[in-house]
Amino acid sequence: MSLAREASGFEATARAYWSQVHPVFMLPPLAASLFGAILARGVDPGIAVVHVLAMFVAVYTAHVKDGYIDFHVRGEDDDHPLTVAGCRLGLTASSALFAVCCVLLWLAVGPIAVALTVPAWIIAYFHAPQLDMHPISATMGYPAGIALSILGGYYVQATSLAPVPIAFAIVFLVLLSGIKVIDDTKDYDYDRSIRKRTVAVVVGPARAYTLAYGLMATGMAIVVLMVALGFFPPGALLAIAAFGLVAAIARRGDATIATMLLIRGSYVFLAVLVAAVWFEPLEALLSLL
Ligand SMILES: CC(C)=CCC/C(C)=C/CC/C(C)=C/COP(=O)(O)OP(=O)(O)O
Repeated sequence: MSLAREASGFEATARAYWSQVHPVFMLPPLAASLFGAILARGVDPGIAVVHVLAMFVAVYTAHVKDGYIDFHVRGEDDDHPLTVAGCRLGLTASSALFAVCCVLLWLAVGPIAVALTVPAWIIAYFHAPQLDMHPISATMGYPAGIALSILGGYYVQATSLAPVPIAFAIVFLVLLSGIKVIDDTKDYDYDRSIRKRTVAVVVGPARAYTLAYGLMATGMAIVVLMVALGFFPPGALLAIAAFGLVAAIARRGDATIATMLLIRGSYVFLAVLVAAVWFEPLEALLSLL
């Protein structure tokens, strides 16, 4: 039974499975889980690793299933490195590993930790062919996974939830939904030709752009509100400044350049938020005055 389409043998098979690791999409959920842990303070490294691994295999599951459906079932993609059997084995292995992580989280933390972790796999597994058929679930699936990574990463450390991680989860849900709308605008012609109902296909590229930047601005407004209410550290405003600068430049580019810039801008946004929560730089500065 061949698992890789191009060639057989251990090395070719390993390369085919490795090709389903997409760092641009897989690093953010891992960073989001760790961000949740940082928000909880007092990090247990073992539990953090189990939750990060669960998020990694959830996104891996999504990519293998999406590739399988798009190439082997729908015939939309030109190529895919895994055979049908290879996809099924990959899905079984990644889902089994996810289940092991859930058992460990149940034993180490409890059932609520699992209840906050399992939806990530559900969103991932059912992304294709179910959730990617509707503009809202196609847009919000990945951002919802990131939001769950923050909440789960926090919960497994703190064994409770609090307004701060919930607010950060909402900020990333809204912000990343905006970026995904721009990302889908880039594939407007192709998606329309295969009747894929992304937001851009449903409302048209111009309105999709307006909606996308509106969502990003809403995400930033929530951060300002949370700083004003004293829930987020004032340094979070620096994250808005950094992302706002990137978004302003992205607005001038086409959808491909804008997506590339905005994804990187969201990394910078997260990095500055981590620094703001961890070091509280503005508080340190103000205390010197
Ligand atoms: C933990 C976590 C973050 C979970 C979320 C998992 C999730 C829903 C990932 C989606 C990844 C994926 C296959 C994107 C392709 O989207 P597409 O259908 O727009 O792209 P396509 O045109 O290549 O099929």
